[in-house]
Amino acid sequence: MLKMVHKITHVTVRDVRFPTSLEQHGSDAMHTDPDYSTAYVVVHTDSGLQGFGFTFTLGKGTEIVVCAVRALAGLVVGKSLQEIVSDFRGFYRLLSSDGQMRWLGPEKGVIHLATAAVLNAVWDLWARAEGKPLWKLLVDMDPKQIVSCVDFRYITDALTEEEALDILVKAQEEDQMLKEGYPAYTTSCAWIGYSDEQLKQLCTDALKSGWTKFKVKVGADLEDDTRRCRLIRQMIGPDKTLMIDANQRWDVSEAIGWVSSLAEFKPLWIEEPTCPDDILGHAAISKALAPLGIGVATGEQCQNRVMFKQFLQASALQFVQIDSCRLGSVNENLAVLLMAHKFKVPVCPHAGGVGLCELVQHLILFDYICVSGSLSNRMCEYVDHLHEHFTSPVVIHDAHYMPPKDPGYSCEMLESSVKKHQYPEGDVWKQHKNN
Ligand SMILES: C[C@H](O)[C@@H](O)[C@@H](O)[C@H](O)C(=O)O
Ligand SMILES: [Mg+2]
Repeated sequence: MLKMVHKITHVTVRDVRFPTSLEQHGSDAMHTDPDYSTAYVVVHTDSGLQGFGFTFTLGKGTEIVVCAVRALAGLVVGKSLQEIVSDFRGFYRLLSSDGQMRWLGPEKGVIHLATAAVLNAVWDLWARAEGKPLWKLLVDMDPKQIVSCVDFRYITDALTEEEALDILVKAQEEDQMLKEGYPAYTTSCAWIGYSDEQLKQLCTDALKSGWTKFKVKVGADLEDDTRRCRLIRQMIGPDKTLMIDANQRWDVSEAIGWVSSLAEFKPLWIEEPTCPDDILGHAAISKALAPLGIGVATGEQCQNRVMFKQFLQASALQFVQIDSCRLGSVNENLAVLLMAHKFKVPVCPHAGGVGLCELVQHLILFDYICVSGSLSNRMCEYVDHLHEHFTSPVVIHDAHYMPPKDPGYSCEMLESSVKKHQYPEGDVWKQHKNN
């Protein structure tokens, strides 16, 4: 029970962009000039406690999400944290099912990204009010309360509340996580816009720092992909893990052909081979690539729990990539973690963006401690960009995420960074315009 009510007095949102495209950080076959950005939300309360949250976007798209957050803010102001968490499922529905705004989604696209930003801030507020990091708030929670945060509408044919309760065991392996952390892989050596020289240097450095699992961007040009995959496989040797990511570049048959040509490099998975909405297409690709020992991974642009349900029902993916900012915050991610467990598919969260590593580490720690209890075929993505702008940046030790200790959901950014990168008035953008 919360000691104070924490009534929400107002919500602020800012457009914060980092010019990552200048150096091709984050580039892939479809997003060739990504400026990693956030619609950055602060929920203010009468007690003075604040909750910080955001959703991840790219450059120009941010201003649209900012508008959507402003539209949702009216549903939040005046509510108290106590009221919200005593019926979090109801509050999730209030935001996702507003009679007028749901027309924009429902539960997908810009309005859902905005919902994620607002709810992430509310979860941050809750964890701060309890004085715990978010993963620990979840781990300590009664399973009944966890389940009461999830909206089961549209997924009861795959997972009922009773089944969810049965899955949730009480914290078992917390000590192991505190000691060793959660295993990670890196995407930062091989963005598509990086030169071979850069790739070699970054891979050498990563190997020295203890990384054993690497993701390479593919999909624009088969010759380039073959050369880059060969290079990285030679550098890491036969025993380390390689994954490839096409960011939705291909049609179904093209995907099967292209990935078959890269099979000699033994990728564990092909990520986002085709349109993220094409469940049956992913199923066909999964079936065709299974004999080659290559799985299909997807989720960073999977719209909601209903899509994940169908991907699981259709055996269309072998790795579930939850996203802390694409789905409706912790509430909807809990639904997906529980469904993935029921369907026995490992979860490997997506974190390629600004702040996604900070957030998703909480979810995967909870998954290990209270849901899956397994590390088999599981790892959390890591990218080596922009952590310096957060007040509680991730701690990586020997290629593992070390459990965060500070209260909250690790969403808070340094005020100086926000000011500097706010679009268009921040110094970084004024400078950029003058060049
Ligand atoms: C534009 C972004 O950097 C994406 O390329 C990135 O999220 C990527 O798909 C990933 O898996 O990390
Ligand atoms: Mg990806």
